[in-house]
Amino acid sequence: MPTKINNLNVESQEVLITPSDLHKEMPLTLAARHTVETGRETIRNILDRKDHRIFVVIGPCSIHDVDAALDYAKRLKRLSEQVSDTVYLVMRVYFEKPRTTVGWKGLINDPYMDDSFKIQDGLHIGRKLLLDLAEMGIPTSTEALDPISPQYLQDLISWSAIGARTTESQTHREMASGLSCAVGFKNGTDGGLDVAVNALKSVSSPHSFLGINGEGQVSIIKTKGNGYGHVVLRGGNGKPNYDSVSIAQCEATLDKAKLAPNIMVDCSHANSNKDASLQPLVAANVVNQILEGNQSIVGLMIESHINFGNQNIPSDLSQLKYGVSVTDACIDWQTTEKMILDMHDKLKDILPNRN
Ligand SMILES: O=C[C@H](O)[C@H](O)COP(=O)(O)O
Ligand SMILES: C=C(OP(=O)(O)O)C(=O)O
Repeated sequence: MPTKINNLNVESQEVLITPSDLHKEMPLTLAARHTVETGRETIRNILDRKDHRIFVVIGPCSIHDVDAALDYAKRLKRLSEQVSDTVYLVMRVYFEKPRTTVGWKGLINDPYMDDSFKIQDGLHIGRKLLLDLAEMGIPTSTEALDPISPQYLQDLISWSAIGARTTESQTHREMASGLSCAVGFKNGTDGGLDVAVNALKSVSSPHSFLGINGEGQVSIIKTKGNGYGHVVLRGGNGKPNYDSVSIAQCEATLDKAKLAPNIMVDCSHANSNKDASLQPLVAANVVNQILEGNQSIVGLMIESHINFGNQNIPSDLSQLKYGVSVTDACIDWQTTEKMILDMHDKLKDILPNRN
């Protein structure tokens, strides 16, 4: 009897609903389609300088509680209306978390946060939330981490990130080259910009790679290349990179590589030394750079939730604190509102005359 040669480390396999069946169960409504089309177009126009505003990707580090996400979204919608002439708000709806080692990998992977890994439920819950948000008129963003999940969810997304841990990955560059929205590439976790610049060169090119189609069949995916890649500065190696010198260095690097001078600053992660309460200071610094004539900063990212901080996932989930992140710490709603209103007040006169 020959010994087993395959799947030695695989415990089980389970066939999932196909992307097209999930779409049939939860189709894109007209109102949702309008939100996504408007969201994507607005961001493209900001990157092309046809729209004078800046866009701000803002919201929880990760979504674990759909009710809290909807509560946050209602607040964001009201705030959005107050600042929409200057700042275009895009909600962070992050379902897939890249972990430095191990940990909860997000709502799609483990929606009940109990290691039951009900991915089929995660896809349903995630799509339903994205649909509800799109119907409310809220443009959404996510981290495109898993190369299969875009088939299920990306029709509802207006902006995507490729994270610091995957910017150098060919798989993620290939995937991003086929995404229908603009994509921000983070600098590496060590603060290095080269990986993001190389990613931008790669993502704008056509690629052919293995993927799945709507019917779930393994397919050769041929992409045309995505012309709307840009860099996201998030700091690294214990050092921030949002200061005017780092921004000037980034501009020079983009110029040398003949890439569009489009920079987003992530106010969180290493740019705030992982201290969420420092995010308003980072944002204020970036806003001042724009006031002083910077032309390349087109967007910001902010990790914000209803309540401040973060919490470990308790074994008894009834102990979870409402509206508090279970991944990175976030600023609370009051601080969020003040930060965005301040940004609006400072930028409202200058942005229309920026370029
Ligand atoms: O933004 C989220 C986190 O910084 C990222 O997922 C890494 O988290 P970890 O270092 O806690 O695993
Ligand atoms: C994981 C994230 O960021 P980074 O890739 O910069 O660590 C994030 O924005 O959720």
